[in-house]
Amino acid sequence: MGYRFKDLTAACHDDWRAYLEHDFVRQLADATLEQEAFRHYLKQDYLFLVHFARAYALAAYKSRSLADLRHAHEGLKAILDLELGLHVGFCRDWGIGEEELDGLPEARATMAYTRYVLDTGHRGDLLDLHVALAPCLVGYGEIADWINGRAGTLRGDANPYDAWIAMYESDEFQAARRAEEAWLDARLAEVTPRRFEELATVFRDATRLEIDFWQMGLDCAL
Ligand SMILES: Cc1ncc(CO)c(N)n1
Repeated sequence: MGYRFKDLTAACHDDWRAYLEHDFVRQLADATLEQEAFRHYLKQDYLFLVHFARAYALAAYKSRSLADLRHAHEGLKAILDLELGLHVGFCRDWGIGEEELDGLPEARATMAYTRYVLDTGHRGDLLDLHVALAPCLVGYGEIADWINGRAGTLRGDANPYDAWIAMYESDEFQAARRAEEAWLDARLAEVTPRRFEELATVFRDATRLEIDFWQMGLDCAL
């Protein structure tokens, strides 16, 4: 007992690294990613973020204490005000207008991941739901760190994807990531080994669906 967030990533170490260090991320960091792949990813990520915001709203609904309600509200605000706001702006910069966003077809990888998170939240309790959400918020924060720590990464005008990296390394996003990790650390400290195994399965499945999401971007798949 006495688990922490880090124990979830350690329990699916290979999948976690495959997610953080996916070819999509490497190519984005090196500025070798095809622009079509990035555009496809941006469109699907818009759909993803809408469902992700709904999942935080579900976390608010499932909260039993004021502290949990506030935490869910902070997560929802990070998605709605910070990420989605910037995202719509990125899409515009990449030639994808708001009407196009409204009528997008949803890729199977987007459906699989978002509906998995929502189903896990409906079926389980608040901790299941936050564990299913953790690869998103914590993962993208860690991806920004990984990108900045490697030798081949190009930043600034040399990289057309620089603004994307800047969003995930920003103080606001990193603060939301740390709040999520701290919340999970506090909850995981109290779970039994058997419950931890269940949660580790949810975390690994969500991580595998994140890997598929990157791959969908690279393949421009629907
Ligand atoms: C697929 C995916 N996972 C995580 C994030 C970060 O919130 C995102 N924008 N998209």
